Amino acid sequence: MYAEDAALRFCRHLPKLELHAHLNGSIRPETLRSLAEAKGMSHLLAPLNAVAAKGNCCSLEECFMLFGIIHQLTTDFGTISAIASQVVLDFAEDNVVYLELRTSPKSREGMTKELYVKAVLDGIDHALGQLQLQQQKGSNGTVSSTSNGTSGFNGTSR
Ligand SMILES: CNc1ncnc2c1ncn2[C@@H]1O[C@H](COP(=O)(O)O)[C@@H](O)[C@H]1O
Repeated sequence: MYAEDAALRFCRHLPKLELHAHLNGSIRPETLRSLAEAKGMSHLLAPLNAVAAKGNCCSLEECFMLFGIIHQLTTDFGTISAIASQVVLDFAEDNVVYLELRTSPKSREGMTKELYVKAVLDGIDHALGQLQLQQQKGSNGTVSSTSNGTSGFNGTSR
């Protein structure tokens, strides 16, 4: 157990390049559950919980079944923007220093493909702003004079 924890900490701390992360495949399970509750779609909780309970052992079919649910939950600008922000922050937390986040723009009622892209960019901007603030604040809360403010991912670590 201890060795596993140490290995996990070591892997988390390693600087990483993520070359192909799907936005919709990177959403936290608890975020999906919160969205289902907030949107009054509690019938989606059972399948979400069933897959989450299996951890990393669910089948490919079960994993891909989730995307149908995810697409029902990610239909508005605010949700897509918040998810994009959270995903970027989660990768930064894992010390991903370079991230290629991909997603297919989807048009739905009240959401054009252009708005979808804007929502994703809005979320990424928000996350980069947060990371920049974290960088500027030292561990004691002081502002660092060395930050150039452009690479929000550099230097993020646990
Ligand atoms: C390890 N993660 C993954 N592996 C394989 N396929 C994935 C995936 N995450 C998502 N998809 C597939 O790509 C479609 C578009 O999602 P994005 O708009 O790009 O986020 C999803 O509907 C799913 O079919």
